[in-house]
Amino acid sequence: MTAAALTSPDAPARTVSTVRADAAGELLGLLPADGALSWVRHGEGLVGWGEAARLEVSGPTALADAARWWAEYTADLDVDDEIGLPGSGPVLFASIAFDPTAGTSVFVVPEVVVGRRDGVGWVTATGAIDPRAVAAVDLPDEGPALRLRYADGALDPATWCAAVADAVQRITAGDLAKVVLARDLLVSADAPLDPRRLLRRLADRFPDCWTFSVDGLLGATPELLLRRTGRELSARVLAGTAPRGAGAEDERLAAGLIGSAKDRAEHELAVDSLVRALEPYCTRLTAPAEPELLTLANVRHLASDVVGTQRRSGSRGRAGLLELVGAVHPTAAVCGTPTPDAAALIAELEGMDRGRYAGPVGWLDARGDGEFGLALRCAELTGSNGARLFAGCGIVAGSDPVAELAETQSKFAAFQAALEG
Ligand SMILES: C=C(O[C@H]1C=CC=C(C(=O)O)[C@@H]1O)C(=O)O
Repeated sequence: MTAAALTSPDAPARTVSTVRADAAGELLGLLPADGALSWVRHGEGLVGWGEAARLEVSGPTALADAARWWAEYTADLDVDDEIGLPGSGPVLFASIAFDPTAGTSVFVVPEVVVGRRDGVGWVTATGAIDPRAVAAVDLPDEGPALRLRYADGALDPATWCAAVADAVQRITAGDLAKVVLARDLLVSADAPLDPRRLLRRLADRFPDCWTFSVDGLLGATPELLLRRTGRELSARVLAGTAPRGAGAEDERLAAGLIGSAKDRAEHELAVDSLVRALEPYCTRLTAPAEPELLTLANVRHLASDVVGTQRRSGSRGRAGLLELVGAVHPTAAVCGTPTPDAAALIAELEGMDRGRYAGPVGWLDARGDGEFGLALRCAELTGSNGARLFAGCGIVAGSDPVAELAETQSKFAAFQAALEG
């Protein structure tokens, strides 16, 4: 493992207890101000805090190293789990770099995890912490709205549009079929940003998205890269976006999206990339013939839910969730087609380091069950008062740079609304 740093307490707590706790309260309302970990949708999922262990890793074997580290860590634990559901017992939160070979991926084992699934609630605590003593935390009063100052990130809008135009030319010339180009937006506030408030606002506004937080990367993603429950695998692939409008205009935009040959081509490439990567691991894998519309507060997407069953035997049958995530990432929803050409064009044109934006984010447990989304509609907190927001768009032959810029603005609006309250 290159550039790896493993930290864990001098005497790691080796006892992990999960107890039933249906009345623990709203998951995001339990989080402390520091070290908030979350993966919540429709009020269910997992939140965590504290660090029983942590791994930061990068390099060509980053995900394999992390999988080995987690297997060794959990093999040593004394677990008492009265729930036995995906997400109960020991849990690892993860935020993986867009390019795990070059960027740093972060893995955190929380000291406390509170979970809810199909109405069943639980608390998992490590070491001497009493799982029955976990209680909701009162958020301090809101105070006045933050004053926010925005600044261009790596590229100003005109330069980014020129990069999109360049990408369209390369696609038209036949160099590649699709590339996803992203941009960043910097924000500084006149007072500290409270991640708990941001997470609650994101969850309120985007209940159909997964509200995530790992090591200062926060967002509400509509895209599920991969879920594993036993041998059952599922994913929600998104690509192809239209803005929302008012009244009849909104319906016109929805009809335009579902009927758009350009967006459907962009979507098909994303679905194909996932299916091609996952197929060798599956005995059965199905993707819908037609995408559906996913309607969010700020945008609408073309969406396809893909489901499969992992093989029972052979090396691919034994593959753990991190191996599967490594096999499917990056799909053409965040990189492009063919993948190596798109990745090279991103490096050439974007002019920024994506860090963990557009990388897999989520959790896994000691059984190998877990959920990973793509870290989209998100921001990385920078210091106490700042954040770096990210948004990207799939570029294909028919893409118009100005429309793509507007799409990034609609996507930034998800996090901006959480900042603005
Ligand atoms: C790369 C992003 O979105 C991807 C996911 C959904 C729709 C997309 C699109 O229509 O371009 C992108 O492929 C982003 O939000 O930063």
